[in-house]
Amino acid sequence: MAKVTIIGATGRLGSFASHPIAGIPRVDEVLLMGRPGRENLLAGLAHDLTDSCAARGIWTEISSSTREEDCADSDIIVITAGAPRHEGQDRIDLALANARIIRPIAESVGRHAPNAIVMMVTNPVDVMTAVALRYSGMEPKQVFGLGTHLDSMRLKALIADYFHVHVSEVHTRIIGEHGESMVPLWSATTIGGIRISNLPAFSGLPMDEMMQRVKSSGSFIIKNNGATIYGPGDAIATLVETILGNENRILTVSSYIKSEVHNVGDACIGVPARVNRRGVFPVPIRIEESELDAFRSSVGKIRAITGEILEKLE
Ligand SMILES: NC(=O)c1ccc[n+]([C@@H]2O[C@H](COP(=O)([O-])OP(=O)(O)OC[C@H]3O[C@@H](n4cnc5c(N)ncnc54)[C@H](O)[C@@H]3O)[C@@H](O)[C@H]2O)c1
Ligand SMILES: O=C(O)C[C@H](O)C(=O)O
Repeated sequence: MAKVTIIGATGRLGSFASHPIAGIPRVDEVLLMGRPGRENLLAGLAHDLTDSCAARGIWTEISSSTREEDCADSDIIVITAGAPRHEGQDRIDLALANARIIRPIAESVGRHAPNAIVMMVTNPVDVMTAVALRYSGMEPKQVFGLGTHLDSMRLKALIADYFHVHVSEVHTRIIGEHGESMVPLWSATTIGGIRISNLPAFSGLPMDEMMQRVKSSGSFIIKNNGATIYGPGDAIATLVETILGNENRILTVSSYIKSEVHNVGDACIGVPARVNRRGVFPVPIRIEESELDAFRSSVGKIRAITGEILEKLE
């Protein structure tokens, strides 16, 4: 059984994510953490979530705290603390302000829960994953970000709709930045195990429109509904379940790569990784030349921004 801590639990995403996480059978304890001064908010949330567990007929212990040391003994720590973007902003615009929030959180997690697996969600997620890795002092396999997993799921749904097939028949992947420079791997996209380029409807596939839709999903939802909650919340829960179930699924998360993709690396970026109870393990892959050029440029962008941010934090 496992303890999952959510840091940033009073926020819109943190509070929603706690709901599916509390329902995962291998989770027996959920700790909702927030900043000092938020005790009442956290207590109210914990009470409500306890009621929800009762209504679902499950027994998960829900607690709340503003004391950093209480994250000790966590198996997984999900970090959603930090500012979200507003209409018109790019995720990268949040980098320095959120890095200043993530640094002390990462230091504290490294001190109190050095054996946990840390899932970074705060944006810009690739840069924040690098900040958490640096300041927690933990190993790369222990610290990863939600990365392009959500983008990959968004694309998967669009492809399933276009080909009129069940979403579980579609395998696709977006790698690179969780942001403008993300790279769809059309060469690795299959339906029922068949490469989509071998299917008759492929010739009409509106790839550019689909990618535009994926890239603008976050801003569309924020503009119309204030925040993205259900998509990322359930994506977070899927990852928690994958880790605790030691499932070895290949999911596209932000992990530190040295040179696993055609010798491109030295950044935390969205890549296919094997996810299990010990953490995340990037899978060395070969991709097509045009995809590689785009990935190289995405990695270059994130590496440069990460370098600037880490320098400013020193
Ligand atoms: N990677 C993804 O796919 C993805 C998806 C959705 C949201 N996000 C990101 O998650 C983050 C949270 O989004 P949200 O919609 O829940 O925002 P929110 O404003 O509703 O919540 C932010 C949370 O951060 C906490 N916080 C703010 N400043 C803090 C500080 N200085 N120290 C400690 N905690 C602090 C707040 O108390 C609150 O709990 C944002 O950065 C957002 O961009 C990422
Ligand atoms: O778009 C955002 O700012 C939130 C998140 O990264 C998302 O893609 O839903």
